Amino acid sequence: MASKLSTSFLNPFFVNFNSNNSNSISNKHLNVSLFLSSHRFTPASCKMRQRSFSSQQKRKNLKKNSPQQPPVVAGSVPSVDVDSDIEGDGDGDSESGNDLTDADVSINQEIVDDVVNNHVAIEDTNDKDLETVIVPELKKTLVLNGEGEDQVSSSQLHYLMNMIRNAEKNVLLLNQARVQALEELQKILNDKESLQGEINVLEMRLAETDARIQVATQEKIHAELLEDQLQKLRNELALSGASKNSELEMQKSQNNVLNSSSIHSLSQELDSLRTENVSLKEDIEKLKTELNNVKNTDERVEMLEKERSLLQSSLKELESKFSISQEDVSKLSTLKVECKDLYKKVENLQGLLDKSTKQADQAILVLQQNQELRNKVDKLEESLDEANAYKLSSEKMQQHNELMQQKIRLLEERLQRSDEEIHSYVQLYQQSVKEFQDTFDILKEESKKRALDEPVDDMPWEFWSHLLLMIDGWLLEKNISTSEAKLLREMVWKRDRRIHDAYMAGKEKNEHEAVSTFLRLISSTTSSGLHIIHIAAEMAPVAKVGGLGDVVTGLGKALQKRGHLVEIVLPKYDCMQYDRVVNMRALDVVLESYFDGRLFKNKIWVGTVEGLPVYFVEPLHPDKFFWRRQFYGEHDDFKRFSFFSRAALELLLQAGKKPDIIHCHDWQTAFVAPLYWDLYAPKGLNSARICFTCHNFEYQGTAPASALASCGLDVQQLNRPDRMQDNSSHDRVNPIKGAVVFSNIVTTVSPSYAQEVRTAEGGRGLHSTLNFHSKKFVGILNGIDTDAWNPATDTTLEVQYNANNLQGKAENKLALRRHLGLSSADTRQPLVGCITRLVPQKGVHLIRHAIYRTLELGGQFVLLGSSPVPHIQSEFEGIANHFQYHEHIRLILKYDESLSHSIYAASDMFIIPSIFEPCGLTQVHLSTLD
Ligand SMILES: Nc1ncnc2c1ncn2[C@@H]1O[C@H](COP(=O)(O)OP(=O)(O)O)[C@@H](O)[C@H]1O
Repeated sequence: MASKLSTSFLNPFFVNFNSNNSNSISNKHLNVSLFLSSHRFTPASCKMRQRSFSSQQKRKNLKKNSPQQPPVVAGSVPSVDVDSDIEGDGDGDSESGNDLTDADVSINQEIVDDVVNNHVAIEDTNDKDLETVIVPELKKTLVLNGEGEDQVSSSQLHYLMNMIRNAEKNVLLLNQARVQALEELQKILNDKESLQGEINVLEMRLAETDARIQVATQEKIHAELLEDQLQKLRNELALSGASKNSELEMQKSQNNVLNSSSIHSLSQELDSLRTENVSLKEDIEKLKTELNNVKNTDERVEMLEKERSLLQSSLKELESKFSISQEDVSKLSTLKVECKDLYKKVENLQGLLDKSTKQADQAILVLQQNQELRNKVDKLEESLDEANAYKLSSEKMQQHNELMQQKIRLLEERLQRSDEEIHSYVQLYQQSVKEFQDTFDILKEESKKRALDEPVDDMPWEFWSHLLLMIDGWLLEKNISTSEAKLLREMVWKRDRRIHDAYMAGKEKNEHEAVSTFLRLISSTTSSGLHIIHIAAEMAPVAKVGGLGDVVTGLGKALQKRGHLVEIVLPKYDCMQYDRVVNMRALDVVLESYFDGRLFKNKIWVGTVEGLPVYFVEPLHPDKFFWRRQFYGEHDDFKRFSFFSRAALELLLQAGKKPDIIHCHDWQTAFVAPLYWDLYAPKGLNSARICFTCHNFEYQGTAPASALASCGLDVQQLNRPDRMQDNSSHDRVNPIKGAVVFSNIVTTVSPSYAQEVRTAEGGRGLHSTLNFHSKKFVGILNGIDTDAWNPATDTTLEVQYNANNLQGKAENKLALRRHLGLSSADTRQPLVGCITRLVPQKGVHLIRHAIYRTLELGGQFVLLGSSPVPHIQSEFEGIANHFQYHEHIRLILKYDESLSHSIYAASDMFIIPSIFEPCGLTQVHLSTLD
């Protein structure tokens, strides 16, 4: 039973809850052990208490209650601090078994009373009730733990604690029962002892009485013999009286004397015997009663003996239980140690449980959030599906609308422009008519005046001196500024007719009006426009590789139209389209510029391109930098363009130009920015602010840092992370980065591209630099030169056409087909066009695929493009050769500005499969054709 208990106690998950008896008894054992450990005593020295129950009755009660003793219920627990007992059981446990001493024994009567009272209270408790209260909860806990394996829940811990408490309380009760039993045993022994004494007295008295009875019996026999003798004597006496009367009388008298004396003595003796007999009889009666008493005593002794043997057996039983209890106590101590371990483990597990509960809570939260998100996603997907369906239709509508709107906008713009143009023509016409009229009037008046006055050249010096003094007076009186005075003086010196006429016109007016008239003369010579100089590697159409060329020309022309003085500085490439340069001539100057530690001569050419003044720099360097029959792709491009950048600035310095803006483009002229601030601003070319436009961050022109020294830049100063040092390779310099750092404003070719390049994926390593300089970085969408890209006015086309008359487009298509040797059999056969640089960015693999796919689908394909990448160029040359005489496919692998216009104008469809696109001028060109 005890071993069962210990197993159960060690592992709360294996408690045999179906056996109430074993559980109750085990708990009782535990209670006794615990009580002993708290209040040590020996049974022999217990102070016994007289109790109203008979020992037998108590034993019966004990027997009746013990097996079903329930665990102590809350409220019926004795006022023993169980927790403190548990905590303080260390040494006490070892002493609490068989080593109890007398000194330890004095039992606190109050405790005994409490125990007794509680014992009585506990007897009333219904075991079944307890089972229903405790067992189902524990069973529930067990089920939970069966799933959770070795995790202990807080409720299990709680039940474990309750079990321990119950066990300890039961031990206390068992202890109490044992004390009672010992008390009763002691009383029985005492009773037995006193009874034994009584028995001994009675036995002695019995022996005495026996002896007396023996004496009395002998005396009775003797008295009976005497009576017999007396009778005989009486009989003899009667016989001798009759016959021998005298003798006899004599004898009788003698005998009488004899007899009377003996009778007297006999009767005395008899009397005494009788009294003795009476007293003996009384004694015998007494003895009989005593004997009866003794018999009763014997029966009682017998009963006591029986009781004693019963008590002894129960004592043995109790002792065996006690020894079991002792074992239990020792086991309990080990159990306690194990229990402590268990507590620690339970605490750890509790900690883990708390953690895992928190994690589980979090996981549940996350799951809930996931679920919510899932639901949202589902809803979104649903609405997305709906939206997609809706979008498809609306997108088409939108695209159509957008196209329509674009067309409307373009038409409106064109309309506005043509209105403006017509208006300006009308104005010009009106103005010229008016001017003519005015001039005519003036001439008429002049002829009249001349008739009256002296001609200007004939005006006396006094007149001109008078004007000079008048101007100086206005200056001193602060009516005009120094510069205005200077300009007016110059006019006077030159005896300019206009100042003469102005004077004559205002002669009659007041001074204020006269000053205004004079100032109007010089206002036409002062301009509000800016002086902008582009230093670039491309300019359409003379030196164009891609969009950069278009922008330089288009932007230049647009700025020029707005009243700004725009000049372009270009390298003089041998492969330029010289026929597009108007009035090209070499200046009779030699411009020297620094490179590689010495000065190199440069020849400067001038000419106009698309109405813009252009300076062409021809370096007279032995490496013949721009005599390579191509614009880019040379091994020494870094050298070529760093040389050109410095030479261009030298030209501006030598020419004494004071530009407001120097605009440089892409990596090829990015050197201008650091060169300007480090070298040329200190030399006096300091009027300008630098604008740098990057048309494609794909091309950064990095080179070993030492290469920077050739153009005179300080490598040590510039090869720094905050200056020109390349962000990915620290021994290289990056011209684009240098321009971003050194320019006053940095632009790129569209707002969306400006956003893209500020990300790690799009910035090609420069995103951090651009983000650092974000305040001066802006994306401005490219425009195109609508004079050059307008099919209605484009003279390169076979036939001009516009959106209202697409017949011209068909004619251009026919002309192109003929020009390229393509079949014109089917006018409705779609012509797919593609004009591009053949570089990976433009999706060359998709272009290649499109050629074959177009053929498959029955279309015609025209490709105009060239590649700086040799293997791409040779691959497309292979395709071109393959389709050399094909009636539906033509590849023209060169740059041809004029042909590009024809292809844009003739194509029904266009393919632009760019992988990424900073702006995409091809797309913008196409927008003008719809
Ligand atoms: N082989 C070619 N011949 C004539 N023009 C070309 C040729 N290849 C490209 N172009 C022109 O170059 C410009 C390309 O500009 P864009 O589309 O912005 O691309 P990118 O500047 O990257 O080359 C367009 O005006 C296009 O018509």
